[in-house]
Amino acid sequence: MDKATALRGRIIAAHGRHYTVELTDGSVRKCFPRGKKAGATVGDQVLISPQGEREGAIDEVLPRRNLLYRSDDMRTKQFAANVDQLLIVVAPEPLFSDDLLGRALVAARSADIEPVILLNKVDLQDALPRARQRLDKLANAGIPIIELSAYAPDELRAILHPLLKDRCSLLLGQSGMGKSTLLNVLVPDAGAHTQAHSEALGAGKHTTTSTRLYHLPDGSGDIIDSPGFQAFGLYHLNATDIERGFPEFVDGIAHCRYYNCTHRHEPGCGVLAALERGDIPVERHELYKRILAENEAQGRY
Ligand SMILES: Nc1nc2c(ncn2[C@@H]2O[C@H](COP(=O)(O)OP(=O)(O)OP(=O)(O)O)[C@@H](O)[C@H]2O)c(=O)[nH]1
Ligand SMILES: [Zn+2]
Repeated sequence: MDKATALRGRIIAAHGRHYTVELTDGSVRKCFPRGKKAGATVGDQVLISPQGEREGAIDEVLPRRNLLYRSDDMRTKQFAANVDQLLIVVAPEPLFSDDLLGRALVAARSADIEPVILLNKVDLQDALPRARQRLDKLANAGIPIIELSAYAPDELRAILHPLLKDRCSLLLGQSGMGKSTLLNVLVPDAGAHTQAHSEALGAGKHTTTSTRLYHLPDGSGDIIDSPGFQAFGLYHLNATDIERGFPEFVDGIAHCRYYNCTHRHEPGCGVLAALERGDIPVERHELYKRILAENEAQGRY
């Protein structure tokens, strides 16, 4: 690489084999990773060698602050790098999956990214109590939950503005939660980008097909949108990472008799004692055991 001509930029979209890189002067280029080097992701800071007027080669991915990803079976899927917070969109109708939400929270904590849950569609009054009830246990574990409706755009912007300001937020959600609707309120021209891109790929009009970073209109923050998901494997995490995903276990863990307690059947386990007392919700402990068992079945440790 010729350092003299190398330009610095940030990856703002991933399209499979190539990336869109925004340079520090605000211009964008279509860039290809050099050689077989793969693994660059949206949010990455990169050095590129310009090629012609509009293209470039990615020479180097600069060290990341963090990286959020999931792993389903043997495949890993990177969501984004260098993010300040993870916004997980859930809804009462269709009712979000407890399991998927719990997994996203584990992934966030293991990557040192602060999660915030956005409960969308609060206008659906009848379905709302059940969703709130499902979220109670997470609120008790100290995870922030914000209620909103993408159908009340002014209110939505007012609620989210302080949260999004000067930060890079990654937006994640199971399909159907209203993530695209919400994004279109925050970034009014997002739909146009998404649609043009989807059509170019021959995909459905309203399907989010790739991960993309948008600047908020008033220049007060960035938001990364990623495709909706139906699965959230965490095969890349070890037992300690998984345990960290359950903040409500912390007090119990301090009382475990064995330093390498897995909190499933060990005598003198503080987590099981807390579970017994009702201080830890059964579903959360079940999820913990499920993730651990999946990883053990994969022979990860
Ligand atoms: N009642 C109500 N419906 C909403 C709200 N936000 C979105 N919806 C509806 O929920 C449905 C799903 O919204 P989308 O924005 O397409 O959902 P998504 O999460 O992006 O789903 P994928 O595109 O599959 O990833 C649509 O019919 C929206 O109109 C809301 O605040 N209230
Ligand atoms: Zn224990």
